[in-house]
Amino acid sequence: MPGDSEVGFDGYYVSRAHDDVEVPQDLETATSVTGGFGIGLDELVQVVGGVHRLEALNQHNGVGGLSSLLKSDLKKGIDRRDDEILKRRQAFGSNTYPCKKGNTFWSFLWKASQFPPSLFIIIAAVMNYLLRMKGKAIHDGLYVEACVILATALGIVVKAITEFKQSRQFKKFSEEKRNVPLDVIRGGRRLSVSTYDIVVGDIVPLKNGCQVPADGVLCVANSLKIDEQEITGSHVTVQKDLINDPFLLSGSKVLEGIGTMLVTSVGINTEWGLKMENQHETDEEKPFQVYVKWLATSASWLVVSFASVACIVQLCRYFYGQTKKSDGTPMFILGNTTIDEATEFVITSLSFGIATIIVAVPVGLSIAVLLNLANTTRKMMADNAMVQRHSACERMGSVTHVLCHKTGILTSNQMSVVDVWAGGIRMQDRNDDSYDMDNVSQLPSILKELIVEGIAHNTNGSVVFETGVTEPKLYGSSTEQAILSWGNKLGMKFDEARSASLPYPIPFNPNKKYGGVALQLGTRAHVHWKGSAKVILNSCKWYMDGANNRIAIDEQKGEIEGIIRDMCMGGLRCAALAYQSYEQGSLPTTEEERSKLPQDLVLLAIIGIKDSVRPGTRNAIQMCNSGGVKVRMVTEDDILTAQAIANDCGILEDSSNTNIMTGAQFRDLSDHDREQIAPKISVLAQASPTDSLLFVKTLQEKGYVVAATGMGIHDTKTLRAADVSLAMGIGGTAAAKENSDIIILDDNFVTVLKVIQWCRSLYTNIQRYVLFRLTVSVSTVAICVVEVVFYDAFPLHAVKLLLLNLIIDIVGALALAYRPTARHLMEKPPISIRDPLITKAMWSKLVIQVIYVVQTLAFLGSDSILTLKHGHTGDAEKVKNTFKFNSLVFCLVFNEFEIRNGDQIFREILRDNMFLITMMSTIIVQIIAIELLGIFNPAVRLGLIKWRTSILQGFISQFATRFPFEVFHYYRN
Ligand SMILES: Nc1ncnc2c1ncn2[C@@H]1O[C@H](COP(=O)(O)OP(=O)(O)OP(=O)(O)O)[C@@H](O)[C@H]1O
Ligand SMILES: [Ca+2]
Repeated sequence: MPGDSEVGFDGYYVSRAHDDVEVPQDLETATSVTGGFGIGLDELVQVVGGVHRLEALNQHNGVGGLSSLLKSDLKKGIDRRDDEILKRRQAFGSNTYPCKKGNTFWSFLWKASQFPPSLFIIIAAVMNYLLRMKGKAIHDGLYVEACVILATALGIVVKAITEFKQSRQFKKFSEEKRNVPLDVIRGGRRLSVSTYDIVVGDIVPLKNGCQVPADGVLCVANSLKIDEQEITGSHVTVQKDLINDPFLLSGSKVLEGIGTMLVTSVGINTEWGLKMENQHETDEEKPFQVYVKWLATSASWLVVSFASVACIVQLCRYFYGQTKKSDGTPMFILGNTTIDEATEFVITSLSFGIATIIVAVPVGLSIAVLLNLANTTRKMMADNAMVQRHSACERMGSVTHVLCHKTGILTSNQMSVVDVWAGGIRMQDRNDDSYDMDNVSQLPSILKELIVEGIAHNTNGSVVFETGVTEPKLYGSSTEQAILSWGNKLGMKFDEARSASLPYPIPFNPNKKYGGVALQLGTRAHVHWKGSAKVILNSCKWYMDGANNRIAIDEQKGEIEGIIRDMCMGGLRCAALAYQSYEQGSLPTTEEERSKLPQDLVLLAIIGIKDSVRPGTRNAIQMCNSGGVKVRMVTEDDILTAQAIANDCGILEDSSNTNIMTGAQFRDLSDHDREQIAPKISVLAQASPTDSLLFVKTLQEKGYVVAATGMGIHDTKTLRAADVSLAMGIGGTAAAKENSDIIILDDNFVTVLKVIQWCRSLYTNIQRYVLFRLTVSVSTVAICVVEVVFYDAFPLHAVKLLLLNLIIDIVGALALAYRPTARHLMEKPPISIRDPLITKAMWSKLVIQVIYVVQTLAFLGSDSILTLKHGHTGDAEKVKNTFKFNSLVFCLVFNEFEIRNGDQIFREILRDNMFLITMMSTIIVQIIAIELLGIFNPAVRLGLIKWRTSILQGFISQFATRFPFEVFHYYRN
């Protein structure tokens, strides 16, 4: 029975028996209900109630009976492929896990409302309202404070919604991440199902690096080492076997060896499920958030203190009689001025201070950062990159080195055998060659039989012929599939070929790069080996020639090595098959002896497996190079293969091998030499996970920012050490994914490039918004202070005007957040990690812009510009203030253009719809507000000339901030 040997029921054993303990009640029930199959397994499990109960049962005798019971049930199950059975098994629950409890919307709202700048504004608005109640000094409509509060509240809600949505999206991502396809055995057939669809009673093969998908009990185990840290918290690796510790917990990881488990409980009924149910999501610190929060809060305090100083100065002046009416007499004369008049002035002054605070406090900062981040992660998801830790986005923009595995990232992971040497014959997949791969008849019969025997048994993959389909379905790793597919070409009938009983397998050891299997063939036994060609060849004493003779390898060894070299230089992964025959009873007995490669093997074949470079990789690597990001290949594969692939994808520009090294060479260098050499190495081949860890650390010590990719369970240390860790979504193990910041869902290097681009653009977007918002704040405060101190006026007196600024605030955030990535971002070196978010250049831009705005507005205040013939009379003051305000708005709008534009070409702005829309709407709102609605003051209309002047002032401001920089750059170059 094929399924039988596959899952290895012969080794099936659940627990030991203790004679001295009584049979528990429910076990008796279990045994009694177990008539035929169908009821058997299901009810049994129900009675047993998951691993915990099984464990308890394990302590009792009679459990030996359980094992044989299960065994016979399962055997019967192989014959009965009932949907009924599946349905009943499904009744035990689905394998979906409750995620960590997410925070509710209200908790996000509560958190968002505690943002100090928002509080400042709300307090200011309330105070303004109270002042209004007190006196009639503020004649503006009542809706002003309401609007300010509403807008601020809206900001808080937007922030809470964004964070809430992000947390929900993150939960969805985590669920998707767990949803990996898995091979299981159900009803005797091998199926590929999602982890979520596993049911109680499924048999799940476990291999190196995979995550245990549900709670269960071992049926077969071979040097199985498990990491249960996630569940028990202990760092100790546990050795699982059938006798002492056959229980597996969902969520633990297979570190080594192979095994097969029977699922006993799923989803919420598992240990892991219970644990998750009681856990709360932890808040992750978002990138830039800390800095921006600090910035916004300190800016707010500064604004408040400046506004207070301005108020105090104004009040002092007033009470000392320095403030004059338009006719030149002091406004305040002690004894003459009524209390009402004085209060009115005080209230106006205070409300001016409050207005300044409302404009200048940068509430929008943290909202903008959040929107940017949410938007970027969404776009990245669409580009197949799933961000797990947001803080990585901040570092990714600064990455200088990307350490990249070869197989599956740079290459397509679509493997096929294209070159074979066997029995002195070389067969290649070249059309012009008579020794074609398809021409299998050239192989001598005995050799072919041995090869087929080796391929069929010595694999953890399988070939399944489904009814009605001619092409068989292949399971296993890509390498295994390629070899199995070649076996099919040789005429291997997988199920038939696997007839021999297998005394023991030797699981493939990725570090030693070989694995094997022993098979009993009547009185003789064969041990088949398979592994990296060099390793296997070194242990071969013989080879099979073209006439089925076993010949000493000595003279041939050099030639075979030449063939391996030739294959490797062609970029092929090179594997070898070998075997050894044993007399009856002479098989090694201890595990240690078994797993050691004997030194007198018979070489059967050398296999060259092609795995070509993914299309687009070369281009992406070139773009990384131009962006100052160096791509380094770190691979476990042969140095020659690595070199060929590196040449193919453009990591090695010329074929000189000065910057290529093996892991061992790198390891053996002195610390000093290693530091000198590390930045120059392009390819590190034959590198173990510890070598790549060393590589990452050495680069980091030199001050580089390193991103590393990871697949296997052994890559986790490297991933943790790297500044940004990238796990592969398809080829990656659960352990690698859990320890990564970003998951590359399609395993494609092109996606890595996209991630870099997105993160760089995120950084510049945030930089730009911060610059814009600070310019608004500082300009407003500066104008207020200057006007009060030099002109003794209330320039931005009307709170209504300030309301508009709040709109600019939000609009500005939108305008700068929703931007497409720009190609030019990859033409610049990475952002230095030591640079502050606001660079010196930005500070100077800010100062220049503020000086420009202040002097412009002061200049606009002069009577000649306003064409006032008789000094300030009637509405003149109001016209002047509206005019100034209008000019300020246009300066800011153009400033936003300038900031958005940065060093980009104007053409790109025209493609940025969001930006154009927001900018246009700001201008339109401004026109409507002033001219049509006249909400600021019905009497105040600016007229064409003043509008033109305002716009011109704004337009000039672009050049004003730009010009000094152009000059600076001109002289520097
Ligand atoms: N299943 C296998 N059977 C036989 N040989 C294998 C198998 N897997 C790997 N090898 C051998 O080990 C070599 C290295 O493979 P390995 O998977 O360790 O590195 P890689 O995947 O090519 O590199 P990377 O570290 O970039 O992923 C292969 O060229 C092959 O000779
Ligand atoms: Ca690998």
